[in-house]
Amino acid sequence: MAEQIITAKQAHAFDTYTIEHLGVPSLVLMEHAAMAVVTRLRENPEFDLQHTLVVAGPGNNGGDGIAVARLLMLQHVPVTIWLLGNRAHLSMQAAQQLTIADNYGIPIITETPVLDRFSTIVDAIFGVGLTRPVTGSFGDAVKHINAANLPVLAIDVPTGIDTDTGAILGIAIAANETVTMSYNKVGLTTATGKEAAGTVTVANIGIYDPATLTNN
Ligand SMILES: NC(=O)C1=CN([C@@H]2O[C@H](COP(=O)(O)OP(=O)(O)OC[C@H]3O[C@@H](n4cnc5c(N)ncnc54)[C@H](O)[C@@H]3O)[C@@H](O)[C@H]2O)[C@@H](O)CC1
Ligand SMILES: [K+]
Repeated sequence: MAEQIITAKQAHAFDTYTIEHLGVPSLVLMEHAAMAVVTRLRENPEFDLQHTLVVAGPGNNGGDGIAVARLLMLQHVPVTIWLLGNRAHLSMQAAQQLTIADNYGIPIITETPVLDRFSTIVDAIFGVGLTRPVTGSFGDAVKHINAANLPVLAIDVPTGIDTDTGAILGIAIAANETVTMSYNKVGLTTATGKEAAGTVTVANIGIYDPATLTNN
């Protein structure tokens, strides 16, 4: 069967279906997403895990990234979280992940760091929830990351890439690999999206298109 490639709207609809109808808690999906990312960080030799910087945005993409930081820390892999945006405006799951990370004592910074002390960057700024051009402090962070020339793993969609068209909305992360959740995304198959994404790995984290479930 041909690979199913989906839009942002479908990604949200399938997430909602999996959470509300299949009953898989959102945080469980997030944990699976984070585990898939850690697996690729360890498998892909481009990623040097001497000191990983997870750059987290305010939504669930950021939540995935914060969970990645926790899993790395539990594996004794040095990791720091760079939190972008206002802490008071995090999604519920991102806020929960941040509280847990804080409780584990994972370093969380909010100021722009010097990047030469890091060896790999995880882009968890925006995923399929990107709705407008990346500007302001988010745009500055993307510029700073791209200028560092470090290996980057993007979670779900590289920040700044339109999930549906692959167009760059303002500025986009240039990743070595993108681990995208459950289904490939249309935007990652177009020229600009492909270039920003690097190698695309589809991780099956249990999110389902209801049309593909035969026993339901
Ligand atoms: N539990 C879940 O629902 C799951 C979520 N997942 C992850 O969650 C992501 C989707 O999460 P969200 O829907 O929260 O979306 P995002 O985390 O992509 O971003 C949404 C947030 O960013 C803001 N935003 C959008 N564009 C902006 C811009 N240009 N400048 C400033 N703020 C901007 C929105 O207002 C919203 O607060 C996926 O890409 C995936 O990584 C996956 O882990 C699967 C499970
Ligand atoms: K991302």
